[in-house]
Amino acid sequence: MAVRVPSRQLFIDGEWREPVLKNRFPIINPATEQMIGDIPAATSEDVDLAVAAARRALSRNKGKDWASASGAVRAKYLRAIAAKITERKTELGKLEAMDCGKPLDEAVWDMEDVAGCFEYYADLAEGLDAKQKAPVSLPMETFKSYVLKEPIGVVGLITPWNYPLLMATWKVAPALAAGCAAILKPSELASITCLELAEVCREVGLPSGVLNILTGLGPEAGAPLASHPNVDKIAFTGSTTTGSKIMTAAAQMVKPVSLELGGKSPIIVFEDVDLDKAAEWTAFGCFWTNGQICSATSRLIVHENIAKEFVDRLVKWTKNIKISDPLEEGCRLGPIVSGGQYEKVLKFISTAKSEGATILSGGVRPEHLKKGFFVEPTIITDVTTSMQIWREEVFGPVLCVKTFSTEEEALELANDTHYGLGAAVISNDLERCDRVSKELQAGIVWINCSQPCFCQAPWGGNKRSGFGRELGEWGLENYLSVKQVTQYISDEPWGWYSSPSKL
Ligand SMILES: NC(=O)c1ccc[n+]([C@@H]2O[C@H](COP(=O)([O-])OP(=O)(O)OC[C@H]3O[C@@H](n4cnc5c(N)ncnc54)[C@H](O)[C@@H]3O)[C@@H](O)[C@H]2O)c1
Ligand SMILES: NCCCC=O
Ligand code: NA
Repeated sequence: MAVRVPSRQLFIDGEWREPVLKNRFPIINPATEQMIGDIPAATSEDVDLAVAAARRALSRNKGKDWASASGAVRAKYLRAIAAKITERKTELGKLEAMDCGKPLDEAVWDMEDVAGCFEYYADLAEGLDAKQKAPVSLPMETFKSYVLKEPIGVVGLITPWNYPLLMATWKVAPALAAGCAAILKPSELASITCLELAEVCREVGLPSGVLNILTGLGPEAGAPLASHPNVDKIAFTGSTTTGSKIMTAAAQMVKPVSLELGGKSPIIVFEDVDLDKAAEWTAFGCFWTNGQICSATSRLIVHENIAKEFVDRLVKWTKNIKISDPLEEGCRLGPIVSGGQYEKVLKFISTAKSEGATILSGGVRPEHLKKGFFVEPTIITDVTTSMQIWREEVFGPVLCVKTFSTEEEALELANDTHYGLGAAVISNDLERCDRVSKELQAGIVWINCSQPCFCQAPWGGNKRSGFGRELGEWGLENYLSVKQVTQYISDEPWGWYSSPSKL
């Protein structure tokens, strides 16, 4: 059953505030195409207010309330947020499913991951205290040196719509653990649960200004954040095109950025596999989250000796996927997030066809669903490496297939991309899996699976998939600045210049 979408304002300085220009825009449920509420539209005026609030939060009580409080103090808030998310996980899961179209079971799983991620960074915040003043060994006995890890400052966090609250959490949790103050700008296509995070922060009494949440459009709310002179760092997840704009804006102030961008990730299936196990992982790798995963393994590279049988089996698996309103029990594939994205996905499919590829399965709206932005899981064969469908990220439930005969050829096909986010290899020969993992040009490699993701392990890409790593201890380092403190400990004068007292 659907739930009511709360009506919220922007979250600035610990309170709900109407946007300065008072604009709002509608929220559309992609399964029904109905308006289910609206969200406030922030502009640069609101960004200025939020940045000022964040700066005040950092310096309040000379930083002792947040930035230079012990990690243990900050951890208490992170744990309280995790507990509230857990308490509300079913309701939040429903809101997420209604906003971005992901199946409810996935959305609730995301909420568990959100709570787990806040808990994890609470642990790391506590651990940070013990890591302060780590000594650096020097080659001169007359000096000693240590390292302080300090929050970078005010950070701007700009996130996409495919995992609305989870992608925000991957940034908010480590930023707060590090002692930063943040401004989160979620995607205009799915912001509901991020506004609920604001309510959770209010309820747990997070000090005002530590986390500010501004919903709004990219150019109107995201761009002024990226170029703001008082924002010390931008962490961005989204498309490669927007990532490049953000990097350009940040470069003007030599502002550090971390970028988690798009992908066109391969999955290599060798001939020694259990066909059904491999087919299920291949389907999951590309059709989970309605195919809207940055790391979706959307290029299947399968050994020619099993290709026909494997693809037939895969088609059978996809025909068994329940496509429905995300809130219906057992749903495993919901709609594309918006009308605009839906049109883009269909255009990719029609271009593939016009370039000579075969739409083997899917490629259309399921017959039983008359409303909503639904596309059947789509498998495309007869693909060449110059086709758009092989080269560009679709961000929808579309898999393209090529065959190979040797390991070298498989790797060449896998690495034939400007992207470098994920990659998967499926084989019973674990030595081969290790060898192939080393050769794959990607930040994440899955062996005998595709997509499982743990907040303890690093996440991020190479090439045009971006740089920097989120999650794990790497995620915390994103928000820390390293300061060396070096002390002269000899009683002797330095003795470089002739002392005037000896004249
Ligand atoms: N690597 C990862 O971990 C990861 C995870 C999820 C999604 N993605 C990528 O995200 C993309 C899909 O998400 P999307 O459509 O929301 O991406 P997008 O780039 O359109 O938008 C992402 C965010 O950037 C904002 N934005 C847009 N223009 C901006 C500008 N000029 N300045 C500042 N902010 C701006 C948007 O409002 C949104 O909040 C896909 O390419 C996908 O691969 C990557
Ligand atoms: N499982 C989380 C994947 C995030 C990228 O889209
Ligand atoms: Na939406």
